Amino acid sequence: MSATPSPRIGIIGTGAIGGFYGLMLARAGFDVHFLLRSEYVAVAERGLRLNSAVHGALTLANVQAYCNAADMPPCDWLLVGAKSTSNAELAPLIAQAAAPDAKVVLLQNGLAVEEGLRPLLPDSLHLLGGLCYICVHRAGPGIIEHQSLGSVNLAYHSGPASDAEAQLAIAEAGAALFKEAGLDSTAMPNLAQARWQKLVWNVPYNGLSVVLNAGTTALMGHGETRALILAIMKEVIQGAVACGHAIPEVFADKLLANTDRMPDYLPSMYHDFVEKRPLELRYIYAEPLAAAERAGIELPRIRALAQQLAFIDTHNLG
Ligand SMILES: NC(=O)C1=CN([C@@H]2O[C@H](COP(=O)(O)OP(=O)(O)OC[C@H]3O[C@@H](n4cnc5c(N)ncnc54)[C@H](OP(=O)(O)O)[C@@H]3O)[C@@H](O)[C@H]2O)C=CC1
Ligand SMILES: CC(C)(CO)C(=O)C(=O)O
Repeated sequence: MSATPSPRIGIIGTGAIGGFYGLMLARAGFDVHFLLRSEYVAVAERGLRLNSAVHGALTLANVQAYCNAADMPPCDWLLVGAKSTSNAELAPLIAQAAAPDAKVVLLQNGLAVEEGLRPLLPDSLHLLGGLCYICVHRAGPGIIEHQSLGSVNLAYHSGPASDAEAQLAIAEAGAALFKEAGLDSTAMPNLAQARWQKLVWNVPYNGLSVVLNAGTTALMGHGETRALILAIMKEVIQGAVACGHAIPEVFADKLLANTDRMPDYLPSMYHDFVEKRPLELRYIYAEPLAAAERAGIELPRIRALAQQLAFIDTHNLG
């Protein structure tokens, strides 16, 4: 009996998230191929370096690095680690790097990211969402700082697997890859539910870190801002519930307590603001607001935050 061949994994966008998960999978023995853009030369020459508060200092010396997706071998799993703002331009690259029945996993924050990308991908590809619970950022070309956490939850969105059992089996196969790399990973039955749940954290902290120019410790240490964070979290929960995804109100208190235990953290949107990159406003703000509106409710605090972020985004881009 022949052993099942190890799947080939492609990383589309090797930044903080793509670099972290790709490096961990490669160190676990998987055949991982990394698509890069601005950091291609640095990574091809010097490899990827991870400074992790959890796993220590790790290096991946001989990185299978590419600056052109057409040069990548056909990959069975494609992990998309680029920002959701570039998904339209990534679609043809994903199709180029994909094996015929590849599983494409969007490791991105927000709601309905898969709905945005799906029409741009071949029907033969499976599409999944991956919710990363982790604090990582880039500290230089090919250098990733990992402050805490690291789990990733996967759920099936669309593609050739039509029944719920087959879809869950694919999400479980994806979770098994991460587990083999020593990371917590769970297959979830409902992607929209999982995405709303993650937004309870990202909607307040990502946006407020930019508007108030502050990390989590300062935000949490200011009484009125802490109350605002809680109120925004509760609005996200109201939106989720209106859309049919039950999240208990105490979930917000639990997230506040978890954030108190985290090291001071600047969300990825803050780094985009500082680096003058487009902010992920469509999927973290506009899509949840639109979904809530369709379900008949208005979320005024989130709307006001999104309006301020839209102003900042417009003036921040060169
Ligand atoms: N950082 C975190 O802790 C967390 C992030 N997330 C989510 O994960 C996603 C990724 O975030 P993060 O890793 O922080 O982002 P980064 O900015 O660190 O990484 C994005 C990477 O994608 C690359 N990229 C973009 N477009 C292309 C392209 N056309 N071809 C090749 N590479 C490309 C960028 O390259 P270049 O340098 O050239 O721009 C960069 O290396 C986001 O949706 C974010 O919300 C979720 C949970 C936690
Ligand atoms: C901070 C954290 C861990 C919240 O879940 C995160 O995953 C993010 O920044 O998106």
